[in-house]
Amino acid sequence: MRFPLLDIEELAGTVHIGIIGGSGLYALDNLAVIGAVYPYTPWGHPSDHITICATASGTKVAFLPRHGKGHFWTPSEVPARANLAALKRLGVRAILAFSAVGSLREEIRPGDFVLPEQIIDRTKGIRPASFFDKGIVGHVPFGDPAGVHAAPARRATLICMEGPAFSTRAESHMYRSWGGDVINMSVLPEAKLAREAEIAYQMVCMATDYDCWREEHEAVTVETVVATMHANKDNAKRLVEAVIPDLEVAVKDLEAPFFDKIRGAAKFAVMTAPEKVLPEAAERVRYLHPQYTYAATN
Ligand SMILES: CSC[C@H]1O[C@H](OP(=O)(O)O)[C@H](O)[C@@H]1O
Ligand SMILES: Nc1ncnc2[nH]cnc12
Repeated sequence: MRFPLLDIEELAGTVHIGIIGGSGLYALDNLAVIGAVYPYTPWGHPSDHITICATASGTKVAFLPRHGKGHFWTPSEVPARANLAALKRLGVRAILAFSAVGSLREEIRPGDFVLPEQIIDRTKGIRPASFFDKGIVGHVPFGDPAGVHAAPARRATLICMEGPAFSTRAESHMYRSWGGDVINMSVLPEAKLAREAEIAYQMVCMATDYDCWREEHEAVTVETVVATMHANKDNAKRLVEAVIPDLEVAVKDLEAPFFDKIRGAAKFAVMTAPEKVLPEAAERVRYLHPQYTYAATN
């Protein structure tokens, strides 16, 4: 079902919470829907229409299915820059991003949720991974990719592989030896772009399988992932309902400690001398950060 199409510029700056749905989570039907946006950003259109919902207390929440509703973008093709740019333009300050992941640890069982704090990049350099390019050079800090520390717990590391084929058993063993706890194909460049957009970002990993490191078991298949995700998606929706009240409070004040890791990340990232920033590059980045002056001609 399609909802009334709204103009992103009329909503700009008013939607502070963003939810990205992954494999198996293509709608958030437990929130009231106001309408949808499908903007053309300097990086093209997002994966699909972004649904604008309202919580019980009236806070607006943006929901975007990463692979499109119907799952038509491969993990390598997801237009991540357009996705993050559109969410930023709406005013999103914090994102909860859901993902179906393989477990690399016995104790992380299919059905478990994991909030990873670290990422190891095994993508192959074929995904555009920055807003700063073609006439403007910028490097944001990314030592703490989750941005906000979760409650004290064992710190989980997420491996992001290119795909689309799943890993070999040798790779799966190697990732375990590197300290990987869970694996997907989606957290990058999404998490890096969120940092460049100065949006707090936390991926919620939903374990669907044990990948292929358990020699005596069958290797992961899409069937296994879909079956577990199907059973899991109501838990994902319940989690959104449970955290929204805290998120509503957290996103109110950009000066609060919640935003310490990301505040000013893009302001101080740019290396290019103002007179050398290409006007078209400055114009693109202005869509995200109208308050920063990167170019001499701004
Ligand atoms: C369907 S199995 C592989 C696929 O599932 C995950 O997608 P998402 O992170 O969007 O839930 C994984 O990253 C792969 O893209
Ligand atoms: N085993 C796996 N490897 C990569 N991505 C996944 N998504 C779900 N399970 C996965």
